[in-house]
Amino acid sequence: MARRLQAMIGPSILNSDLSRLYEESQKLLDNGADYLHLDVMDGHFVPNLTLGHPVVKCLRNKIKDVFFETHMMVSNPEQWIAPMADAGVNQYTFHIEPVDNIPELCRKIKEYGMKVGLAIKPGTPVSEVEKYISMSDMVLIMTVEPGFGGQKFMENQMVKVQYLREHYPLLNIEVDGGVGPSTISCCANAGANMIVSGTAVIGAADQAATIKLLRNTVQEAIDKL
Ligand SMILES: O=C(CO)[C@@H](O)[C@H](O)COP(=O)(O)O
Ligand SMILES: [Fe+2]
Repeated sequence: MARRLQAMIGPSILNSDLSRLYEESQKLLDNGADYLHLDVMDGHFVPNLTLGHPVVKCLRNKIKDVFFETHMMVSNPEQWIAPMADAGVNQYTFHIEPVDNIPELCRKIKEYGMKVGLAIKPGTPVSEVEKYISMSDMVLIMTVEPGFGGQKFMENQMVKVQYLREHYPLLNIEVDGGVGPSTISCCANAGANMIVSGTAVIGAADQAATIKLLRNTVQEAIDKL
């Protein structure tokens, strides 16, 4: 059977009550999340700090069979490959902007048994990431400037998603930043299939209904491709 794109919702726990990281994560999973998107920031690549591999490892000890993606907003992504692999991360998504040798990094991430995600900031042209698609499992198009949750969705980034979907029909394309019920159609129609949503899901009165709405909107658009 031919491979088929799947709609997947990966909530970001960045804006949740981080003193209850496990409970908040488990709640998201119980409410239908397909994977967890863990935002790692180093206070250098972005002007904020979040969590690192020790916290990811503790979370993994409590949540065994769920796909963990770490979104590495760090200046030296090479440094954290081994610790994140050891922490039980499934996909290591890094920003290509500060990296000199992207193929080498992709190779190393795979060597450590993780999938490769390539992320670009809003100001980075899609052509910069296109060169490396064959070495990756997913491309992340940021729809806010990385660093903080709760920002406004940048609709002008959809041209990148459209371009990638048109040229790479089976590529996993993720969007991240300001995505929720009011912006999901835009992402879905452009061709994104992996959806990160932070504030909109965490703050939803009905988390399960919100996750379902996001997934159904994306799956319907994919089925029309
Ligand atoms: O990587 C980031 C921010 O840098 C994201 O994962 C956001 O934290 C998602 O949160 P919302 O924009 O959906 O609130
Ligand atoms: Fe993120």
